[in-house]
Amino acid sequence: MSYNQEDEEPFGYSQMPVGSFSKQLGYGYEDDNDQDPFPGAPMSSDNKPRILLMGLKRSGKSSIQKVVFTKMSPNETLFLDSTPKIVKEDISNNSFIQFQIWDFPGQIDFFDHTFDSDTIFGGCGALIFVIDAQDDYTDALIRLRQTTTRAYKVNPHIKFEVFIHKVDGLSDDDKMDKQRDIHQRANDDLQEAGLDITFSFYLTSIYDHSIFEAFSKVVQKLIPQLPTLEHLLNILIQNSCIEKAFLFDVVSKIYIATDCMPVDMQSYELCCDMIDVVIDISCIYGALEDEATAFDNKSSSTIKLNNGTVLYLREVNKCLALVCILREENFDKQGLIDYNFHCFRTAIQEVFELKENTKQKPSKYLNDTGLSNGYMQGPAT
Ligand SMILES: Nc1nc2c(ncn2[C@@H]2O[C@H](COP(=O)(O)OP(=O)(O)OP(=O)(O)O)[C@@H](O)[C@H]2O)c(=O)[nH]1
Repeated sequence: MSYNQEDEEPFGYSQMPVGSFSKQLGYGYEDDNDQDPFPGAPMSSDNKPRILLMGLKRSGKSSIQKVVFTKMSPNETLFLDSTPKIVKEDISNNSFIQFQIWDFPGQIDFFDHTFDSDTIFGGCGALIFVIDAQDDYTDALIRLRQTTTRAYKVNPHIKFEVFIHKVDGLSDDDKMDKQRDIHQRANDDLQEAGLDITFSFYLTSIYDHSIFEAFSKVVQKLIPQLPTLEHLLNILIQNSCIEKAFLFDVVSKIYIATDCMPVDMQSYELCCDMIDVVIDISCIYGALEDEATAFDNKSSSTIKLNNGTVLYLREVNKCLALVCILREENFDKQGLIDYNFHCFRTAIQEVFELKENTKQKPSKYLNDTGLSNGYMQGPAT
């Protein structure tokens, strides 16, 4: 591991080397005919799933994009200028998660002749509509209806996601009331417009991890391999006495998959914080002069909490980390966990190689559905 002392962002988007990962796992640009980062997901013209951020002016669209993908601190967003035109951000050069985000100006006019619905909605995987929950949202709901009607006509496969945003200023009761009200009114509007759409609603704020969690769920829907990844995580936790496991994209701290146990916000926050700690410590103490990453195949960490819980992090590849939460007494069997982790890691690699190898025989880790066939070891009884 190393950290170039001249770099201001040791692990930021600008320096993160990911090219080798894509090639190794067949997840990116092997050759000109293979530019499909999420095989099967809806693609834009340049073959990357596109996520649109829409909503009224000052609802928080640019802040969300900056906080999640450029590590801007939430307080700095107070000084963001209004977005005058569509800003297209390419996430693909920086992380395992490869897509484009289009941040729209709040005052966009659908009836303007320059607004090309076919191009904008045609290659779109997900449309995130941001509603400012601290403001009157009547106009926002009207705009949501206009937007979805227009988008659905062009592309009925878009996933419609509604972020009820800026909930940091609201009490728990208020949050629930607003969510219920927005949910009800948005769905009534859909029925009235005769649209066969299902909205997913999220309560979000840039001042806590809720925005990362919501974005994780949006991104997961664009990963066709998700059921396989979840199945592998389930096998891993069942055979290793692990309580919860997340597969993280290390740069964005978006989790691309987790097991079937419910996600509680506190566990997710703990795992995010662990990634920060590992990267920070690596940057300070793991530096070698001729390398440029703070996260490599030796990256691993164990943190014991004073409530009898252990957090265990292992590198899966250049962009992904597995972070597990387990009881301290179950960590006695670390050899078993490490063995199972090794099987899991191999299976993950094979999931992403599968596209390349569809004509080849399935290997010992994967059966013909692409799922691990139980080579992981369970604890001795
Ligand atoms: N309290 C709170 N304020 C937020 C949150 N997210 C964004 N803001 C604030 O909302 C204001 C507007 O944010 P922007 O990101 O510029 O909004 P926008 O939707 O991109 O605005 P336009 O570009 O004009 O469409 C800023 O002052 C942000 O600091 C949040 O989660 N909570």
